Amino acid sequence: MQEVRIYDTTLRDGTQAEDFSLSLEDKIRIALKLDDLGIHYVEGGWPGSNPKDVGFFEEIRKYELKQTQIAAFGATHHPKKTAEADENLRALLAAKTPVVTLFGKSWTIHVREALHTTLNHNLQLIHDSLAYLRPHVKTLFYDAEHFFDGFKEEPEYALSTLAKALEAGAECLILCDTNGGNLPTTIREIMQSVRERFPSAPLGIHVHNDGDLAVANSITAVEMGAVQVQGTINGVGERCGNANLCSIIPNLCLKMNIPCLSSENLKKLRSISRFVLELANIPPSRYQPYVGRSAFAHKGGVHISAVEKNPLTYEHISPELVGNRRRILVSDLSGRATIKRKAEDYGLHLDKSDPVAMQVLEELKDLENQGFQFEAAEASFELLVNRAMGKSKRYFELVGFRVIDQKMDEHNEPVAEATILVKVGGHMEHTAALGLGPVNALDNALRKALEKFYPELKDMELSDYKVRVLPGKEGTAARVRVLIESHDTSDHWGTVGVSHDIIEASWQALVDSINYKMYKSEKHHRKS
Ligand SMILES: CC(=O)SCCNC(=O)CCNC(=O)[C@H](O)C(C)(C)COP(=O)(O)OP(=O)(O)OC[C@H]1O[C@@H](n2cnc3c(N)ncnc32)[C@H](O)[C@@H]1OP(=O)(O)O
Ligand SMILES: CC(=O)C(=O)O
Repeated sequence: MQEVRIYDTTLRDGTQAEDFSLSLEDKIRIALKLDDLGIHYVEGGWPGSNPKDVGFFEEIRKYELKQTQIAAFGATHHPKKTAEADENLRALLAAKTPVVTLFGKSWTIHVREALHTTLNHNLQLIHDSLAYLRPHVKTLFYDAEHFFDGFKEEPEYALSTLAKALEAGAECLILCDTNGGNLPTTIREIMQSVRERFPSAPLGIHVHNDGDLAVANSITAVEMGAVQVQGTINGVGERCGNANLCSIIPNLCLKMNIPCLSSENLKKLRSISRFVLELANIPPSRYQPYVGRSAFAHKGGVHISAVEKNPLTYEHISPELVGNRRRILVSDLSGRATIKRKAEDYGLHLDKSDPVAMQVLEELKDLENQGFQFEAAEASFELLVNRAMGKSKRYFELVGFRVIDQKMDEHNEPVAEATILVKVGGHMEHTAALGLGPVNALDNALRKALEKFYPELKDMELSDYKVRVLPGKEGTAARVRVLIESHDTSDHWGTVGVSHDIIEASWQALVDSINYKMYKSEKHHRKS
């Protein structure tokens, strides 16, 4: 079986992405996670570039890595210097890594216009730089920058750069689609020519995603015999990114039967994808294949009904294999199978043929038609199912509220104040509170009224509040949908409200949120 080694460049090429930067501490933490994941090589940075990368190589030496070898990255020596006098090459050696990866030019326009030198001199740069490093480095890789574009322009020249790299001791020739614009057919044809010229040289692949084909091109290269695949976690990288290892790795392991990671480690893929984004402060894309939140989320009623019978009907792999999970979404595209399944998730038994299932489905579709949306507001839906099954409890009743938003002059912010009258059991409770805006004032007043009866509300907070104007022609009289996300020490939940009146829509979502918290606490107490 073909052995493929994974080379991660999140810490180097990944950080060339716009808005993706990592501190030295972040880089160390990611390198340790990649080691834990079982990645074979981790490129830590370019030591000739900046002090952070130099610091990374100093720091990572203090750790005993289990599975990963750290690589330092750099260019062939400057055309106006010798290898011995080149600071970049010296910095590479000073990084003291087991692996050094050097990139050199393959494309004649790059040699002439970017390097400003002759084709022969470039061949010498490649040879001399690698030969200088060779005696001091355990493993030496050569990244042939722009190899595919260079080959298309002048095949013989591109091949001669590889010959120089091999002659100087490079152990793997990594063919790069640096501009990321080639098609899998081109990758296939050119790799075939390289293979014919260098039958026994180990080949690798490093591609960018400008044609949205980086994963396909990497897979094609493996089909053509590549034994090393370079890429980044979540595909971050220069311009449109690098080849996404979060897709390549499961494709290799699960579709091509090339076990580049153990199946135990494969289950960590989703969590490492999240971890890297979290450190870089980038929101995850829910639609990312394999690891995204929606990668195994089923919404269409037909899909859900079939997936309930056999997940293979609408899933290409089992989500647990990559540490993900199946999700069933409720919406106006649902059928009774969805209602049954959701009720089960909530610990309730509801047959598909039970008239209540039909009633919930009709209510759901009617509410969605009015503008409600339950995909991000499942707590509201759970309360709805409980109500329909006659299992809901009223924790309080509203007698009335009033919200005043008073702006005293042009220069000062308005002051919001809410008063509220609620009935809890036999007690009438009347409170008032100020807030940063009318919804906050209402929230404060309601909590003030309820907390003495339900102290557990103190550990609940609203974490997000979103208002969406629903399509229509009413201008400021349009209906709005309010989505509230709340959390306590153990959970997050979403609730929804819809009205022409933004305060009323917020009130509905707020009340659901508080009711859900109370209902959840009771459920918890019943269990324990
Ligand atoms: C395909 C890739 O992703 S390669 C990696 C790209 N990553 C980066 O560039 C990030 C790190 N880079 C840096 O920190 C800086 O660019 C440095 C420290 C490497 C160089 O900085 P400077 O010396 O100020 O040069 P500058 O960035 O302006 O230009 C790059 C120089 O490298 C030269 N160069 C580019 N590729 C090569 C190569 N393969 N071999 C030798 N020299 C090269 C260019 O010709 C240019 O030289 P010039 O200044 O004589 O024109
Ligand atoms: C080496 C590299 O990063 C590239 O060619 O894209």
